[in-house]
Amino acid sequence: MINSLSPNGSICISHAPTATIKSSEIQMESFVLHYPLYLSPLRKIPGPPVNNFILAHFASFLNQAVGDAHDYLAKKYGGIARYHGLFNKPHISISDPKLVQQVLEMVPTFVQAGHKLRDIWIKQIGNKKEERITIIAIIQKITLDVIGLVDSELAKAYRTLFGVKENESLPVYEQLTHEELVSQVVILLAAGHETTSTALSWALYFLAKYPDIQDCLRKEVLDVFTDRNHFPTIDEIDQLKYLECIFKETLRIVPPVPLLRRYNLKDEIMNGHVIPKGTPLMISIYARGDDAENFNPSRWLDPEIKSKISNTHFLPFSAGPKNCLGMKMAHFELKSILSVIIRNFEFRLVEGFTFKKKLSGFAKPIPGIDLFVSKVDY
Ligand code: HEM
Repeated sequence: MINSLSPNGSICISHAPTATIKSSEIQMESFVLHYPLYLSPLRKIPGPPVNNFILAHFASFLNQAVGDAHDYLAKKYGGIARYHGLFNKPHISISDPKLVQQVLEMVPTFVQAGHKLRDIWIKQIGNKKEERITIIAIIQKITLDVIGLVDSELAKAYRTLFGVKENESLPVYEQLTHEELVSQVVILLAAGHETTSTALSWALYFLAKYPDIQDCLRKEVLDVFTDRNHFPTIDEIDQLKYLECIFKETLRIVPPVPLLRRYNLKDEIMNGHVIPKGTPLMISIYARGDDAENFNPSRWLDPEIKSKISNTHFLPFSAGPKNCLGMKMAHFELKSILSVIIRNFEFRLVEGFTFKKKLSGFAKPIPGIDLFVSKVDY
């Protein structure tokens, strides 16, 4: 077994008679240690030479503070640099802002989903001028797909929170049962895709209902999306201020989760009334007020209105310690998909088509929303 180093850094094998070491074992160890330097595709990325196969760069600059070590790599080797950790394992240090975005951003996943939806509708429309499409069915599949695509991250987070080993290491009375673990996954799936598909469907409905607003949004998007295959970055999505207004206005008028429920853990006095412990306390977050039903995205640009908005006035993601965990994801998912879709299609109401808002659970349109969809040919 490999367990020590000779003074010159080469590998010594000890504590085992030479005769008992299989040559395949030596070959394997040699392969593991040499692969990163001579065969791995990462070997071409610039980085400092390795002089010690076991400690690798822990024998040199990795002994410094983390910030200093990575600063050294960035200055000497640029925005992407290779270094080696224990047992010669290659690591990549990333400091190029574009690459940082590529690693940390979920936006490409959402844009990809937008492109997928676009391709499906382009196929459906074919050579026709326009096509009547029931939009929510496919949008639901796309948002479920997104959960699947970001699943690796979610799954990691999930495993960290509820991982079987971690769960098993807890005292029995604190462990989650198998059913509880399964229900957490179901909550995550439902919370993560029913909400976004509902919001996206309502946004398209409002844009079809108000063609001027739709044109205005498309004009803003076209300034950034130079061609139909444009793959926007997070900064470009952030730049679209009218899109942000449409996102907020849709959630204001039709919050996908319209009712919040809490139970008081002890008797409370509210406005002079005694509320016994355990009473269901329901908070409706539907918009209220004179102008509440009007779809007017520009209101979000009014500085006076903006200054009055607080967590208790605009609650589509709730507030407090149990608020929505996926708020940021939903924000970029909706805006990415909507920008791709509005860049590529025009939407028009189907005269005489009616639907209802579901009264309980998620505020879905029932039986769905049919719209006329046509391609944007520029
Ligand atoms: C437009 C999209 C979305 C809206 C409007 C929304 C809204 C909400 C609301 C109102 C709550 C309830 C909080 C409370 O009871 O106080 C909630 C909880 C939650 N949301 Fe979202 N959400 C959205 C998207 C997402 C996404 C994309 C994910 C994750 C991928 C997600 C994950 C969760 C989770 C895990 C909870 C906590 C559930 C629980 O503790 O029971 N949500 N969301």
